[in-house]
Amino acid sequence: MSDEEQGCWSAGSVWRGQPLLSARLKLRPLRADDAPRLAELLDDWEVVKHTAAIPHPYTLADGETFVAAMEVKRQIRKGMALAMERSLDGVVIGVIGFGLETDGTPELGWWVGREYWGQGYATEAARRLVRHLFDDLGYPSAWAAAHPDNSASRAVMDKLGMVLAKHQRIGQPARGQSVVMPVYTLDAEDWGRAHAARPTLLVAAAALIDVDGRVLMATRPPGKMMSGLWEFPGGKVHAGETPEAALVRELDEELGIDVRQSCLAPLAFASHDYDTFHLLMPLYAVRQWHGDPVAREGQGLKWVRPTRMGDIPMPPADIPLVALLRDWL
Ligand SMILES: Nc1nc2c([nH]c(=O)n2[C@@H]2O[C@H](COP(=O)(O)OP(=O)(O)OP(=O)(O)O)[C@@H](O)[C@H]2O)c(=O)[nH]1
Repeated sequence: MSDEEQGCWSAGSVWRGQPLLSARLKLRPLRADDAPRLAELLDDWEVVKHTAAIPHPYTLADGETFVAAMEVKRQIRKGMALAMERSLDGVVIGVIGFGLETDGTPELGWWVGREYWGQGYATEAARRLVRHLFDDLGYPSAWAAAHPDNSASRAVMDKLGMVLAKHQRIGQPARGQSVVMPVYTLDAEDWGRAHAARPTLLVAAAALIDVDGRVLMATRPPGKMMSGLWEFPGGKVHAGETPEAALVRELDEELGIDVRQSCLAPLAFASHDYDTFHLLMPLYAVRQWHGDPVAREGQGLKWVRPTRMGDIPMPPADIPLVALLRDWL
């Protein structure tokens, strides 16, 4: 039996092509078939004007050349470009990556297609990549430079906890010029201290199981983090509440069903490190309740066979629970 079948997992690494999951994104190495999408998103002066090496106008051939060059870099472990693929719909919205050219310290870089600005995607991707670079790959620091007019990138660096180290003249070969830019650095120890201060969130969730062995899944409502992804009904455990009492309350509030605490059978738990909190989520199996579940909070609802759960986009914390449910039901 493989490690994975026995419940073990290895950290893996982007060097080996392993994707990184964040709340809403899958970060995975660029592929040849991403080139048309890169050409679509990057043929936009507003997106590329502050970058150093992205040509303008940008053609399909530019996309193909870039993807091929980054694949060589990944193989010789000199750098990496990861597509930011939205888990909800598989749409590529931008690219994040790092290079090791200067002194072996990762230099971070990213861009996001204009349609997707202002939604926190760059910060989410950068947080996830930095965690991988420090926690899994063991780099002691990382750095990034931002064009002086690029306030959006500087805001991302601030949120990551990067600090201004110096100003340096940096070439922008695609613009035929060089610019004095602020250079920001992030120290792994400082980042580790800040990351360790994130809260642990206790959330109770239910796998409601019908007579056909299907499980009720609900979409996260619009406006909430990870909206549109399919999750198990449930919610945060309030101060002074037990997880069971919280779940009875949540199932009433969200679905209008009446469940007795004695009908909640502990089944499994998710323990997942989101970048801004650690989620601990007991999952209870529920086979008996009163009332028909109705979407009281604008969420979508559907009954899903455990064998089909892998086909619907879910929060990353829930993915390990799918295999457990499949084996158990
Ligand atoms: N209920 C539920 N929450 C989940 C699942 N997976 C998962 O990562 N979570 C996370 O656990 C937290 C649940 O909190 P919640 O549903 O009570 O709260 P919320 O974010 O909707 O906001 P709220 O404070 O307005 O209720 C969210 O951050 C949610 O993304 C799941 O399968 N079910």
